[in-house]
Amino acid sequence: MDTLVRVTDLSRRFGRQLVLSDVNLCLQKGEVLGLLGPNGAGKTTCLRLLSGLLAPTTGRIEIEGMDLARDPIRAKAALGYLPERPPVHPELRVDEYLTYCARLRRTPKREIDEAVFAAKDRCGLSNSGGRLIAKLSKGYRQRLGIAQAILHKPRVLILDEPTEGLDPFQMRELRGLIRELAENCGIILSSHLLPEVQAVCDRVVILHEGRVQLDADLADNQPGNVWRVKLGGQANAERLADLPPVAGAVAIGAEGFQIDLFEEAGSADLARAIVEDGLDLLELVPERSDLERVFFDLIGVEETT
Ligand SMILES: Nc1ncnc2c1ncn2[C@@H]1O[C@H](COP(=O)(O)OP(=O)(O)OP(=O)(O)O)[C@@H](O)[C@H]1O
Repeated sequence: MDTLVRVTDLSRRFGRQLVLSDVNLCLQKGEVLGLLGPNGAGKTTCLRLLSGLLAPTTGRIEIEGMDLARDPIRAKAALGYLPERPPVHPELRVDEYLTYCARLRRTPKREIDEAVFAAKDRCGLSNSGGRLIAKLSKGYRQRLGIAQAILHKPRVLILDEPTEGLDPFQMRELRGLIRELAENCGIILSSHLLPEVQAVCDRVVILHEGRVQLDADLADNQPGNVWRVKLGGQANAERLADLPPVAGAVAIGAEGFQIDLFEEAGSADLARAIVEDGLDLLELVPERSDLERVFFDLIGVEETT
């Protein structure tokens, strides 16, 4: 596997406040990694460290094997970065701004037009070259922010809250773009929204108070055909386990049960079997994955058991 980013024992202090502590993570080629955490968890600080804007207090960041602290120019050449607020200049037109960014990236003069054309094409801005940035919608500004980040075809793309403030339609479009871009590089993005990360990422790292709480593959984090029910009447786990669609049942709390269904069965089969058995069905919800449980526990949403 192609490891694009390797972070080892990273920490950062601001004065006496330890904002990030012992962060370890890896990014592989083709992967979209979500850095998920509530406000103030340290996501932006982590991404600023990864992009080389901020120096770590301790720890090491390698970009394609290059040490970001020792070989910053070469390592940063492999990085594209979209900060929380896209660094666009409202008084410029899209083409002017991207040309300016390409110059900052030291793109050879004869390659600038082609780089600007390709970045606009990837980000759905092909018809917007002459538009004044001040007049672009939030979604288009975000696209422009991504376009400046990919102008030099970086192998690693760092996106800080890329869909923040977008409407649902713009969000869906941007997620599609992120997935497309990941075909040629690796992407780390931050978000405080679990569904956002579930929709676009392959892997998630949950940060809380500057520490990694979970590093998990999202494909491995599907709870499967497992359901939570709340029942009235004389319910017990043995009785539930005897129902035709049920492979196993465990009691959780006073009236709650976690129920594992056979592969071919669905929630409707379970509901029918419970009611036909004479039990009162008070609640039936899909079981949360480990990821959902860790995340909701951290942000303080209580589990109903
Ligand atoms: N330059 C700075 N100087 C001092 N403290 C800072 C600085 N930057 C961040 N912090 C502090 O570090 C902590 C983490 O902030 P950070 O912006 O990294 O979190 P975040 O997870 O990105 O939050 P949000 O989702 O609200 O953007 C906060 O307590 C913040 O006040």
